[in-house]
Amino acid sequence: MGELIDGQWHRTTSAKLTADGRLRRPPSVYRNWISSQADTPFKPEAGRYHLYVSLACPWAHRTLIMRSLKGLETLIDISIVNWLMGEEGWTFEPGPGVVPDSVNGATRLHQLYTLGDPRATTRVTVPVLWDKQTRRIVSNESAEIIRMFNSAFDGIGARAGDFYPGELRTEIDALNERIYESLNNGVYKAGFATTQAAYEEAARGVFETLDWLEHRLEGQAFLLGGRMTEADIRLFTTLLRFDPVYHGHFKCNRRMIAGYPALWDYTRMLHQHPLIRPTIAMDHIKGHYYASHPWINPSRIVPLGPDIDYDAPLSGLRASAARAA
Ligand SMILES: N[C@@H](CCC(=O)N[C@@H](CS)C(=O)NCC(=O)O)C(=O)O
Repeated sequence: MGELIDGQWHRTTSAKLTADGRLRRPPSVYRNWISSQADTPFKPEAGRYHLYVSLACPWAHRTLIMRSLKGLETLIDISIVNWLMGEEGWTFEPGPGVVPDSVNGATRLHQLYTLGDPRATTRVTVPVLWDKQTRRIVSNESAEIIRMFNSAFDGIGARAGDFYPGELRTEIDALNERIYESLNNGVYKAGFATTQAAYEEAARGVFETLDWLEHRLEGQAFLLGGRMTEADIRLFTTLLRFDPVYHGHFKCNRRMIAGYPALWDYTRMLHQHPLIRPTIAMDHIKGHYYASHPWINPSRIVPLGPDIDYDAPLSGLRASAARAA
């Protein structure tokens, strides 16, 4: 692992990730927006933008799911990093599922950051949305990339569908905030904690939120009722990784998702969705976490289990929601 300081790559240790035993996640640095408004240099155009992702990363996975749901494959192409994040950070070392950087020929993701900004001082994260025209990063914040994908390309051939509808925005924002703090990022806070107190605080928050979500999903197919929204996409990428990775590697092991009837049914429904399933690569997910954090798993051994049947049939409620989707 490492970071860019004034355009130079510096290797860093895991100690840089925490302060006072607690995970610190620095805010994303590149925060431009694609829109057709007159005052933005980033207009929606077919073939202009390129998305760099890791199939392992839950934040990058959000952007891949939105790209698929909105049918943006022909408008925005992608590169996929190797699942191992080592001393050079994310790389395009050949490996199963790796798609090299056809746009800039980078072999390391940090080269892309300095190409757009030669004096960059930042962590080098996925996802990255790149503009081929101005040759710089539009955004490296997944929450904002999915909002752009949801609507910015609607006038130039995106598939219909609104996952952030006006009338639900306040509720979606509130759900996102709670789920981000205590669950999406909460599992990382538990896994990267270096004191017992920081770990317990984060792990308790994870399971409080899972209990609350279980209750919410008992009588409705999706978080907001009968339709899929952005909040579901953001929750799903964490639930998918929970039993195979966070339960063991991040010590979030009070319960498994498979032990919560509604959450488990909901996770399978989204996994089985024909536009979401092709975005899932469990070999990248397990390989990345267990091998890229040697201070948590020094042997880098990837466990075989747990055996999980994501194709098991859905409940009546979610079977009909899936048919309607
Ligand atoms: N806020 C960012 C976070 C992205 C992020 O932290 N990605 C991780 C992979 S899961 C990463 O690239 N980490 C590399 C690093 O921190 O050095 C987003 O949601 O887009």
